[in-house]
Amino acid sequence: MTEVALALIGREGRWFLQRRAGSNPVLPGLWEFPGGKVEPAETPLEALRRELLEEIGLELEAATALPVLEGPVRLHPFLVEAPGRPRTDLAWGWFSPGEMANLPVPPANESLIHRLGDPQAGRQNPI
Ligand SMILES: Nc1nc2c([nH]c(=O)n2[C@@H]2O[C@H](COP(=O)(O)OP(=O)(O)OP(=O)(O)O)[C@@H](O)[C@H]2O)c(=O)[nH]1
Repeated sequence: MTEVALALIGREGRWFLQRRAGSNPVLPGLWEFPGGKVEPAETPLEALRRELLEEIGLELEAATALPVLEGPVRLHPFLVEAPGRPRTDLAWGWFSPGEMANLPVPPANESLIHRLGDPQAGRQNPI
């Protein structure tokens, strides 16, 4: 089973998404949370730290694990604090859950986005 770590970075009720390249054979053009596959020697949290630096140049300061999502791949979402301006060559932005509902996203992200609309999201409690 492929394990994938995802960073949900929230600032003032909006969440960071980037758009996968149209040339990417996997999920081309979809808006996704930063993250990627967990390598065999890593924990999901270690993969998250590595992917955040690689993909958007941000240092992970704090992470709260959310419930794992089982699907074609196993997603490990984390609520993440990572200050600074993300740097990426991909299109990116900060979106409210309502705005995300109108973006093309990976099917597995739908339930995650739904939960981000909960007023508790972004606080210390797992959503
Ligand atoms: N990064 C990311 N991957 C997601 C999200 N939602 C989701 O289902 N996935 C799935 O998780 C997998 C992550 O793949 P990836 O291509 O981003 O991983 P990676 O950076 O390690 O890529 P690579 O090793 O293929 O270069 C894909 O199969 C993708 O379909 C999401 O929000 N962000």
